[in-house]
Amino acid sequence: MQWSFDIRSGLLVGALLTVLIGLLLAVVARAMSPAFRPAMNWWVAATLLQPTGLVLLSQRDQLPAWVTIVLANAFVAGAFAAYAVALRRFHRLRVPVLGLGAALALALAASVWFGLVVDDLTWRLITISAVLAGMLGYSAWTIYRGPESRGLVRHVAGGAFVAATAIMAYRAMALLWDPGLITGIFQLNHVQLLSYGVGSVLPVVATVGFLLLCTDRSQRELARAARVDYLTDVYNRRAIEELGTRAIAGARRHGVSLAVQVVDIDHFKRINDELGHAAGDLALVQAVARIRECLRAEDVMGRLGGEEFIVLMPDTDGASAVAAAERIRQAFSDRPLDLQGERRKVTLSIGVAVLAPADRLFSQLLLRGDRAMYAAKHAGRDLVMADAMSGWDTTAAD
Ligand SMILES: Nc1nc2c(ncn2[C@@H]2O[C@H](COP(=O)(O)OP(=O)(O)OP(=O)(O)O)[C@@H](O)[C@H]2O)c(=O)[nH]1
Repeated sequence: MQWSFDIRSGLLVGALLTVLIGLLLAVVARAMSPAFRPAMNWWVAATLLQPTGLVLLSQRDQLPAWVTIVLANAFVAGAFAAYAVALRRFHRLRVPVLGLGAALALALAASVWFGLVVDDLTWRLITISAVLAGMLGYSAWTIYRGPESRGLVRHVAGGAFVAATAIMAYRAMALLWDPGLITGIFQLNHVQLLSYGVGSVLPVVATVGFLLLCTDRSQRELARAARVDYLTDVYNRRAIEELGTRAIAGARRHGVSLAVQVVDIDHFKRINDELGHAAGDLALVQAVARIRECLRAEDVMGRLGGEEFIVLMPDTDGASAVAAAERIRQAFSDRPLDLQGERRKVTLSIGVAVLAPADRLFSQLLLRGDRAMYAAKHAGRDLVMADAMSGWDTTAAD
């Protein structure tokens, strides 16, 4: 069977597909979180630059050399730089402006020198392929070494960049090995077929892969937002109830105790009233940080609502939980919070409860912790009180 492939048509079809997928990405970007916009804009720019370069390249013999060689290569190299910038921004990594600028300048210099000055197709292809391989490889490296390089979806974009890097590197090496391999830009051989046939489909695969990366991250962020309090970054009530139920099952299975602390900031309304809501928010964030400093790594903290927090303390008996609560209370009594330059003493009322044999539901344990906390409020605040079933009556401070 006789195979045939027209390079010019391949370039045009690849260009059209890339533009279409780029437009699709631009439409989807509007529905995505604004946090993705900068990365998506760079990607969309790349999917417009690359096809423009390919179309110009396909016009060799029709348009002047500076357009079909210099401009075409500048567009393609610019597109590869834009993919790299998009991926760096997506991963919230520094964009190496100097490095990418140097790669672009090198591609441009090579196309001017070997295209217009000495007209050497072999060396033009070798140098430009090597530079492009470097840029594509950098994108692949960013995908696989980025802080979020997890999950299967990264292999779609990652695989496309690895394949494109390999093709470009192979073209440079094949030409070094056999300088007479490509004598005309539309000549058909396996290297040309790989570069222009497979190479023009890869942007489409990479763009689908990038879209998958974005949707994957946005799904993870949504799942996290459903479980974490947006202000203080501790678990929200729904998540803590689920974790509490699991902690009870774990404590029962391993025959160990489980304690909870219900922590409430005293007279919190006054902070809002006197210093404003923003200072109130800051007080909540700082209070959480200070409570966390007093806890062990395995303790789990959540926000029940307003200025009320809960700490789940696995494998902890009443005495230890009360001692820990006392440390937390003291940490606030000893040191005021610094609210936008305003030093403000804040005190806590803390209720402690320990899992009792009669507790079937987490809500029962929570209710006893809550009652102990309200008992501390009624007894004058800035106090730790334990639920009677926890084996401790009250521990008053000061
Ligand atoms: N700034 C800020 N305020 C909040 C937030 N959630 C709840 N509040 C405020 O917290 C205050 C809680 O007031 P109260 O329930 O009267 O309790 P309190 O003033 O701490 O008094 P006691 O608990 O009895 O010591 C209310 O004014 C709420 O508006 C929040 O996310 N940010």
